[in-house]
Amino acid sequence: MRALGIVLAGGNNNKMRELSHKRAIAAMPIAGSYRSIDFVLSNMSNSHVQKVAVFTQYNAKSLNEHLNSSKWWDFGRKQGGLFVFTPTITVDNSFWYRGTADTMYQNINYLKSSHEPYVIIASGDGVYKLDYNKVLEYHIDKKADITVVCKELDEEDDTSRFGVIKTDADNRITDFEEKPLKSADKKVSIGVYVIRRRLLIELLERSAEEDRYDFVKDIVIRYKNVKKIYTYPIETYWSNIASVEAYYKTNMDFLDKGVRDYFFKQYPDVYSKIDDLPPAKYNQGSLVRNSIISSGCIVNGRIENSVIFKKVYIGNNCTVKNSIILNDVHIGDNTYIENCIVESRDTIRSNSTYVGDTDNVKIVIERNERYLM
Ligand SMILES: Nc1ncnc2c1ncn2[C@@H]1O[C@H](COP(=O)(O)OP(=O)(O)O[C@H]2O[C@H](CO)[C@@H](O)[C@H](O)[C@H]2O)[C@@H](O)[C@H]1O
Repeated sequence: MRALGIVLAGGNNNKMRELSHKRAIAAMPIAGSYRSIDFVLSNMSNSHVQKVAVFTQYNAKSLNEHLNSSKWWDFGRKQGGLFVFTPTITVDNSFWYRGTADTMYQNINYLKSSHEPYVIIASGDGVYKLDYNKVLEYHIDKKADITVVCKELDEEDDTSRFGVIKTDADNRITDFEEKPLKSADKKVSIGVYVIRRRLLIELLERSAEEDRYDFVKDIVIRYKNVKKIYTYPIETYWSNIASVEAYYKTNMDFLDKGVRDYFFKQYPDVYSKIDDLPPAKYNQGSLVRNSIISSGCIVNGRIENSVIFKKVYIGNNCTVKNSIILNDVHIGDNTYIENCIVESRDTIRSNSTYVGDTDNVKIVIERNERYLM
């Protein structure tokens, strides 16, 4: 195989608020039965990248559980596989990962002992489909040193969470500003890079010698006028889920037929870890409109424009509207929930009301003891 995959999945940020207390962002549940990291791993698998390293750090317990077998994404080949690296303190190194470049530098032996000529670096918090082979072919055609995949956002979209890029007519990067507070330019990096393995090793070693730890600031931006850094533009669906608003919107996007069909009807498929769960059950009196209801759910009340994850119980005379209910939640009778994200494994007492705003979604975290249904 021509390329090795690296998935950066160890980051944390305060834009996820309490949702990141329980899990890494890459392990955030998406569209009823997926985790965010499933999208990048499916892209790797569908692009025939057979050897993939996932670098985890922050709050990795549920992410590691999710990555318990390479078979879910079909990486279990003799010549490849899924490798999960968490930071380790050794005699030579007493630090956690200090940034994305440092993460790769601390695992440089893995890069050095691999044979693939190219590396595809991607993050675990993007929801998109992409054939990385096409990016690799483009990278080779352009004789690029680094290729950055980018997308033109809409006029009204906020770019402050992203790297904003300017290019010349040939798509070569002329300017790259990381997370500007305001920008008139809308071309942003989606955080996917292609680079020759030997060049990556050289740049990581040089950065480490200079105590520089961030791949974007200390490599892509620092070398933008010295190395040939190109963009590969995409026009298809892409969303980075790493803020509460983006997470909510991404899940709601899956209620749209076009988005749903794009991910789940059109080739290639998106893969995930399979749970053995019974089908959802709708009891007498339940009413469901435009919603995703996952396996193992039992519905008694009304659900509208919502995404309900696995093993959720919705009591009698409840209303759940424009909301996301994460897995294993028990909602007691006569409860009203609108514009909310209910944290997993929660128990909502009967007769409760939770209402958020469309542009300020409420995160519901109760720690009530589970009472008998
Ligand atoms: N110590 C660590 N160990 C392992 N993994 C770690 C890590 N620190 C961060 N990561 C992971 O690496 C990826 C990049 O994280 P960063 O925090 O560096 O940038 P961010 O995702 O905000 O923006 C980036 O992605 C957006 C697109 O989403 C671009 O626009 C922007 O230019 C780019 O910097 C994320 O998936 C994160 O989880």
